[in-house]
Amino acid sequence: MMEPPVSTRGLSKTFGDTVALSELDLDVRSGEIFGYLGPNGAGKTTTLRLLLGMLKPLAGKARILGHDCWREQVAVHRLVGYLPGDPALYGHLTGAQHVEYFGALRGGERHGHAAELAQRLGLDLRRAARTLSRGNRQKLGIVLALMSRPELLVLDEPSSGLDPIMQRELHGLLREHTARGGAVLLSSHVLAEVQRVADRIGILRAGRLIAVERIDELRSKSLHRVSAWFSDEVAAAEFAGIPGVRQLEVGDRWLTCGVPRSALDDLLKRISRHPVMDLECVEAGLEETFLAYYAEPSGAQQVRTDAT
Ligand SMILES: Nc1ncnc2c1ncn2[C@@H]1O[C@H](COP(=O)(O)OP(=O)(O)OP(=O)(O)O)[C@@H](O)[C@H]1O
Repeated sequence: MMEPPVSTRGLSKTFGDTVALSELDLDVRSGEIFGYLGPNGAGKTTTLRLLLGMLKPLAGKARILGHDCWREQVAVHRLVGYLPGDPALYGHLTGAQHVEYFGALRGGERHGHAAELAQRLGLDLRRAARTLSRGNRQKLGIVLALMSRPELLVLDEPSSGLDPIMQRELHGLLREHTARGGAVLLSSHVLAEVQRVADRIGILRAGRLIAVERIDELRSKSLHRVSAWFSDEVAAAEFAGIPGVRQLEVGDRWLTCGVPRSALDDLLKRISRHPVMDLECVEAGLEETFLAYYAEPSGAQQVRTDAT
């Protein structure tokens, strides 16, 4: 089988006593957008910097498009479109001059696509970088990362500073990229945003990859939040032991819980043994579903490290 565009095994990094990344095994495949999620300080940027050869790993291996990220970092830089968290721009240069400069660094005629990208993102390439707003600086960073049509895009929080319309435009560009067979590794701390564009997500917490999941699988596990109010008293024991039911709370005349679709029928049958005064059933967002599965340490039993 061909090696995936991004492949790491046992990749680890420390800064003094801080373990920034611990034994990361990660594959990002051709044709997919992989959302790399984690709270602030989880180790996302450290991972991306290791992949770009900007940091030396303490242990383990990282390969991109067949090259060792640390030993062959020049080759890796030529092949990857990288958007750092805070794009390094030259204040006095215009967008067009950045395109020329970075295009030349990447080997000449590899930026024909830039004007079209700028137009789609609504960015004026004639303006000096120092006069650009935060969102427009981000757009210029995106143009520079995508303009050479690299096979792999590595994007650190690409939507930050973009309004919802521009986020959608960016997602469209990323979809076009994967439709051509390209791959995307995209870091973010916001699941709600990543779920709109990613095919798979990986969750990093305190330097450890605790879960990898296909978005559609996560959706199929999606919880419903059920609340019921009764006109007589109910007992908690009547609702205990339904597989998959979470956060069950039962009062004298009410109950509330999170329920996967598979357990809805069982729960509703038990509820209907009592006179029901009111019932509410709403599908929880992925964020809530996700937290229910992975937030507590006990969620570790559910963790899959290689969703297929
Ligand atoms: N150059 C450095 N020197 C010392 N510690 C560092 C350095 N870079 C990162 N760290 C530490 O490593 C850990 C992981 O940081 P990292 O920046 O990779 O997290 P992150 O997931 O990208 O967070 P954020 O979303 O805030 O950017 C943190 O505890 C951070 O303080």
